[in-house]
Amino acid sequence: MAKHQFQTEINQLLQLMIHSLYSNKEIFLRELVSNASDALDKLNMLHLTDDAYKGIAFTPRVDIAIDKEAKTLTVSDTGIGMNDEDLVAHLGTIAKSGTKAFLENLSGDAKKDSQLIGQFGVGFYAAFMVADKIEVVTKKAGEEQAYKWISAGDGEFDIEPAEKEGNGTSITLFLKDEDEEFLETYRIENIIKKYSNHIPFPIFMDKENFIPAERDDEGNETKPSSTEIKNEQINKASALWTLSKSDISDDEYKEFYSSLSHDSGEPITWLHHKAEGAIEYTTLFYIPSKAPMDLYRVDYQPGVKLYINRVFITDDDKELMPTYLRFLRGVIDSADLPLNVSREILQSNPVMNKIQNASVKKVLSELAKLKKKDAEKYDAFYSEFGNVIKEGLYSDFGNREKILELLKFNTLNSNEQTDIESFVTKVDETKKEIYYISGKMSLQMLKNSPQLERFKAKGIDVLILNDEIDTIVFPMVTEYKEYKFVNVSDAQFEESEEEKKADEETAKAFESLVGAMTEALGDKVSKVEVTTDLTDSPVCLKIDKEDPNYQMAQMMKQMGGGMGMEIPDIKPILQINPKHELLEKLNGTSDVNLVNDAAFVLLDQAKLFEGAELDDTAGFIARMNRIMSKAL
Ligand SMILES: Nc1ncnc2c1ncn2[C@@H]1O[C@H](COP(=O)(O)OP(=O)(O)OP(=O)(O)O)[C@@H](O)[C@H]1O
Repeated sequence: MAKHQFQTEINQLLQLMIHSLYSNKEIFLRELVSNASDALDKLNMLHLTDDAYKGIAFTPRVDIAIDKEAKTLTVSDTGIGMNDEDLVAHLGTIAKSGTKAFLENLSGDAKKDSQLIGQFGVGFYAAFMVADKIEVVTKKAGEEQAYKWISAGDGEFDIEPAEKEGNGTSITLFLKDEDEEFLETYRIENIIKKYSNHIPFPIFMDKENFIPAERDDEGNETKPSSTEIKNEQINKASALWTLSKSDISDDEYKEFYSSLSHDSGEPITWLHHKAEGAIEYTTLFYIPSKAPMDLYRVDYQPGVKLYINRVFITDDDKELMPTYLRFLRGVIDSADLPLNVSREILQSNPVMNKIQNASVKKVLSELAKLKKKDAEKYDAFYSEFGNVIKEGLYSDFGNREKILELLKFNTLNSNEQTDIESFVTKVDETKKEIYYISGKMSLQMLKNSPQLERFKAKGIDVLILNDEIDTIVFPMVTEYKEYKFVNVSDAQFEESEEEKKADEETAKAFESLVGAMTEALGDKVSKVEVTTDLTDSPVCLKIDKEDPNYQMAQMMKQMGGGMGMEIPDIKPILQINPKHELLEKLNGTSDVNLVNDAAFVLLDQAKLFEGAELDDTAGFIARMNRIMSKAL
């Protein structure tokens, strides 16, 4: 017998289970049956596609056996099975990033953690909620030796050689005294019907049928009542997505979702679509109500399973759906793909590409419908996944317009969010420009940016994009229909001849102040210039897009961060507002030291407005204090 230690994370998970954080213990059975179904799926595929498995009989079934005396519940399958190495790898360590992310998120607060765990599938280990010992006897398809895995969930497990007829896995739970309810057939049957009715394989169980007493005409008992034990199939075993929509109740859709996603919450909505015509396929997609733990991890677990004519092919292919739709859970099934597809072939397979493209369009159009029809549900979806959808703006050029239409925008002139379709109804039809400002800071702070003052003065509305992802994707969005996206700092408004003349005169009047400030600031700025764009603020910063350093930095960012080279420092232009009292006064002073101090303080305040940090806080304070003492 070989003793093994569980990986630390598993011990953590087990502790959580055993202390019964789960309010919903019965889901352990869903997890075991779903593993059995996965094991049958895997063997089914190999059986059909790999010559080495052709000789193995495939009689897919799951059996549940109850032994009331021994207080055991056994779930067996005729699936792929495991050898000793698999047992150590799969029932001793956690490979899935989602599980790790889940464990990292635990707070130690039992109540919060139990809510977290409710959103999350914990797989096989859930069985330790109801069992104080588990025995797994398993034989891998195509191998001779069977193995037994035993653990009391106390940090270690044993593996020893065992005897077993046929391939597959048999998992026996030695139930805790307080969990004897799971020895009742009706209870088990109900749980199976609730969560596993639509796994595509039959589940059998011995059922006790009550046979009433037989009586003669006078009512005398001729044969006493009895119970008959019959082994019966207790689930429908019809892959849910193959049924027609009208035959599926909402509850059945939700239950299938929970068996597919292991999420104990309900989906926000689902889209079930059967395409008929040149290519036939069925898709059933769910939108979860909570983002999966690993949504923002590179090694996230994709949630869409591919079936070819009901034969499971993969649940681990990130290319099945674009990454910006990675929150979807569901199934794609088509009879028009070759069964023995390899992953590489799959990606370049024209049928698969058509299914993918059509599925993406379908999901986007269903989301658009939801947005129009059910604002509450759409808001729930958007607050969880809105930022993920935005990733599609740079990764899915073909659907950019549709993705833009799904987004909700804050705008300068309103406290309510709007969408792009209504926003463009208000833009100047002669210019057809959509102005936006982006920056990772609070909404209010961005709305207060000096860059927006000329828009405020003219009453022009602007999209306020204050999420981090906005600053990455929107510079790449150039248009929506016939409208152009224009960053506020690049917006240009026509001036009349008189206005131009007046501007020139003002610039002249400020020439010497501009010269003095430029000299004071030295290489902190690329230049100081007079602007007529500001109304309330004395100064603001502008980036010169023609600056070679700026262009270099953009190029390096696009190439993925500069590859070890230092990204060049971009010096901003400091714009000053000649109509502001402060600048007017500064223009009239002959106090060189004051101009010097004011130049730095003004530059720093412009930086603060941009949400940037000051390079020299002590210097800033010293200068402020000098200016204040002069004023007192
Ligand atoms: N009945 C079984 N037959 C064959 N392998 C199994 C069986 N049950 C579990 N396994 C193996 O053990 C692994 C771990 O199972 P576990 O339920 O913990 O996680 P999972 O099934 O990968 O994830 P999840 O349950 O969240 O989908 C499985 O991925 C599978 O490789």
